[in-house]
Parts: sequence; C-alpha cells; structure tokens
Amino acid sequence: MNVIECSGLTKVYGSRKAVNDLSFTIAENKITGLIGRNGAGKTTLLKIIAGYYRKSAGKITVFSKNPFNNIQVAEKLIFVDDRMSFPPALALSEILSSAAAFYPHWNKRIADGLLNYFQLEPKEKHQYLSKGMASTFNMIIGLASRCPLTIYDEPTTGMDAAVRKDFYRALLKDYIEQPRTIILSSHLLNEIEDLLEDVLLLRGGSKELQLPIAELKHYAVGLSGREEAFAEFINDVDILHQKQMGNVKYIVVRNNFSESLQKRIGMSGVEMTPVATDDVCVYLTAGNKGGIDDVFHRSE
Ligand SMILES: Nc1ncnc2c1ncn2[C@@H]1O[C@H](COP(=O)(O)OP(=O)(O)OP(=O)(O)O)[C@@H](O)[C@H]1O
Repeated sequence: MNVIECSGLTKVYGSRKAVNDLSFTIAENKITGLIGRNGAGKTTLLKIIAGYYRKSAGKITVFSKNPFNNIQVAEKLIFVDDRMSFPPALALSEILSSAAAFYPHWNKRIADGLLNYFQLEPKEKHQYLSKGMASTFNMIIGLASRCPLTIYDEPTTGMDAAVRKDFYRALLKDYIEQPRTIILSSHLLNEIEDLLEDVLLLRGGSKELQLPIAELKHYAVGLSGREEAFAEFINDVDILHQKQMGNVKYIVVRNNFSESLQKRIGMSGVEMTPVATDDVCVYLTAGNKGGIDDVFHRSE
C-alpha cells in the first residue's frame, strides 16, 4: 500500500515555484531519505504532506486522503523539526505526558529510556534547552509517538556527532521493533544512507530521481585517465561531473556501460571507480559540472 501519492504537485509562493510538478509515491513501512540542497523544496513538500500547507496545484493523498487541515490524517502522523514549539510553562515530563495522551501508539518505555540516556532533566523547561538538546528532545517525541507516518525535517540540527549517531541507531532499532513509514530530510546522504531504503532527490522543487539506495550505489561511475583514452566511450553519455588533474581527467557518468564495453574501457588503461551516493546527489544537483574549482580557474 502507498502511504503517500502525489502527481503534478506544485506549490507556488508569489512567483516562485518551491515545489514544481512533483509526482511520486511512498510505500508503507519504508524509510525514505528526502535529499536536496538549500531551497530545493524539502520543507515545503514535507509541510504539504503533513497538512500544514495547502498545495497550489496537482494532487496529493496521504493515507488516501487530502492531508490539508485533515484531522484523520493528522492523527496518524507526526512532523518533527527544530521549530517544534511547546507551551513555555511546561516541563519536559509534562510535555511527554501530554504527548502520551495525544498519540495512540505512544511508547512510554522508549520515551523515558531515551530521556534518561540523553540526560535530559524531566523538570527542565523546553524553552531553556540548548539547540542540540531541543532537537534531541523533539527526536524522542518523534520516536516514542510511533506514528504510522513519521516525518523528520533536518532532525539533527545542532546535535553533536555522538548524539547524531545515537539518534540514527535509536531510529533504526525502534523501526525494526515497530516498522512504520519514515521520511527523513537532509542536505547530505552520507550520514543517513545506511538507514534508508529509498532516496527521493529534489532539485529546484522538481524530482531529480527516486531510487532504492542499493540502485543509487551503482547509478554512476567515475572514469579517470588521459582524455584521449576514454573519448570514444563517452560520446553519447551524460557527464555529471568532470575535473582535470594535470594531464589526467576524471569524469563521472551514468553507469550504463555494457559488460563488454566495461572490458574495453579497462583494457584502454582507463580506471573505473565507484562513486559514493552522496557525491552522486551533489553532482546531480550542482549548478555547475566543474564544481567550486571553476570559480577559481575563471578568476586566475
Ligand atoms: N513562506 C515562504 N514564502 C516565500 N518563499 C518561501 C517560503 N518558504 C519557502 N520559500 C522558498 O521556497 C523555496 C523552497 O524552500 P524550502 O524551505 O522548502 O527548501 P528546503 O529544501 O527545505 O531548504 P533548506 O534545506 O535550506 O531548509 C526556497 O526558494 C524558499 O526561499
């Protein structure tokens, strides 16, 4: 079953299309990474899914219903970001008690265990938590609520490296115990790729790709060698990235080579190397194929 279905989904702010003609589905009980650079439209999309924002055009259903201001959809999902606000007078323990009453699948063991593990003082007020501690507390609510659809928008903002690692581990362990549909947005893939089953990559509000992470690992390949050695192999291929290092050229291309072509490339002295998934995402969403180096070459 698909939890989310959208086609032609568009959100316009004034003259800017923050989400542009998006069509995709997200199946039940998967962890999907929503990846994109600053301003790619991740938060806008997630807030439309969560029912906070009204779409401008296209179709979207969440649990088979239009999510906008829909209480039947809202009670099945939680949206976690670093701007979650709570009544300032409430202590953390009181916020957890209210959340327990609100979310039907609330797991008190997880909530209390994580609060204790991350050394958050139950009597502390949310407004006095540091940025990283507030993110940690919000993450605890996200996990303990065990909502059928759990949306994390940049959940690790402000967390230090050790807490981030613990968060990802807790997320995975809890997901294994209680599978549900989880969307995790991030600029970069490297920290979260081990958690993900699918990746939805946005660029300028549009879908650049949606693939299982296992396929993304083979999506592109790097070729390096003298340019004339591989010129014949790259006539019709889409170059995602290129870099010149002395007389050696490195290019990243779609991995569409047949086995026999791969053998010929190998015999020509050109080295073929895998390309990390987060690099693939950076290249696919870059405005410039040469990267930041181009700025410096132009001004030399
Ligand atoms: N309320 C708003 N009014 C006008 N423009 C907006 C509004 N919210 C977002 N935008 C614009 O829509 C585009 C998408 O923004 P959005 O916050 O969805 O991107 P994002 O991928 O979450 O970015 P980031 O990773 O930087 O948080 C951006 O160009 C942003 O400036």
